[in-house]
Amino acid sequence: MRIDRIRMDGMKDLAESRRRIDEIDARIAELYEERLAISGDVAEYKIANHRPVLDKRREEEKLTRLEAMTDDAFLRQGVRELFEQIMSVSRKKQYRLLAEHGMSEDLGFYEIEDYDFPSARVVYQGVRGAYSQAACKAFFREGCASMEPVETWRDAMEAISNGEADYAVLPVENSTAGIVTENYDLMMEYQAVIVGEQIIRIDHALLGLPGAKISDIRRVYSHPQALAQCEGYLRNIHPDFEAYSLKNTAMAAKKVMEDKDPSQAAIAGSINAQIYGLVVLDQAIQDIKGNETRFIVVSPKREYTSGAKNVSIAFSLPNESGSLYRVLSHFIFNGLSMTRIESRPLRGKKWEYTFFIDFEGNLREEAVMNCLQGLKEETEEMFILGTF
Ligand SMILES: C=C(O[C@@H]1C=C(C(=O)O)C=C[C@H]1O)C(=O)O
Repeated sequence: MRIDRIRMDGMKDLAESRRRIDEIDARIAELYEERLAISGDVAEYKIANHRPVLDKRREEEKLTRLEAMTDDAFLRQGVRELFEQIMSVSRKKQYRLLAEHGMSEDLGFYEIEDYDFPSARVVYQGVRGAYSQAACKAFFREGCASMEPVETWRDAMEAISNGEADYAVLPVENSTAGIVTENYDLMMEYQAVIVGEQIIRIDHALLGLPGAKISDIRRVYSHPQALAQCEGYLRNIHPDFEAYSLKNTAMAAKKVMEDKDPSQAAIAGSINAQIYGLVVLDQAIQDIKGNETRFIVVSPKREYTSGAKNVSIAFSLPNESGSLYRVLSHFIFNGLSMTRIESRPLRGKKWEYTFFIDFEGNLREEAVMNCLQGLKEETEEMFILGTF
């Protein structure tokens, strides 16, 4: 006997049940259309009276009232979820109407034809030969007015905010080690604007004095992070090397050049060989190949160009169930594709977070503006970190 033919007493016919569901859905759709149109009337009122779209109290009262219509716990939860969605779409319609009336909130960004990179003064953290300098060179490959090292990431931010420099280049993420948390925090503190990003392949090389051979080497110098990334190489291939930590990789190269001792080597980017007159004794010696770091180029000016393809934002949310889910609905509803999401603790607020999201788009696009409008109203604070 075929299972789908089983029909017990009292069981309703599938086709009949579905026909009734279709009927109900048609009624819901009709009522929904009517409801959305009235939501449009509410938007007109809000536009005329400069009222915000979101009215949390009204929404909560409505949900409570609707829940009270049934004693069944499952139904109550279902009604809440259904009406949360209905009201969320109703708000999204209102944001669109606001935008159509030119009432969108000013995001404080202005479009420019192009950046003036040739006359830009650029700063990076470290010393010459640092990976940050390689990132600068790759990003400003058409040239810039100056490219100077500063001691710390904070110094780089200070330089652009006090006008000593136009752009700072900072690492934000390594493909092996993850995000550089400090620079996310500095971005928020200084309210800097991302104008571009540059991914640099991080290949560590073993550098020695000209004429030195690998068999001469006894001591290696580098930054602890680089030594850690080459730990397997040092342990398995050169267990006889003694490793010493220095403040950065380029400094290690400088030391090897200055000491003129052929038994010393540095672990650093191969670019340091040219800078410090050394030779590459071994290439790409880090344990994980394809190691890359992403840098951002930041400016104090709230500018973007028409060619921008990414928007980077940060916002904080109340510590409530579903708050992130509700915010993300704006990306889905407006058909925007998110490329990154990170979170960092909100300073001074235990277990509350700032979220960092990158998505594809440009501030000129309607979908982007509608999404940002919703986020601006429905998050505690929202910052556009750049569009590049
Ligand atoms: C429609 C309104 O705007 C928003 C949407 C609501 C809804 O769809 O019921 C309720 C409150 C507001 O957040 C309104 O203010 O009444």
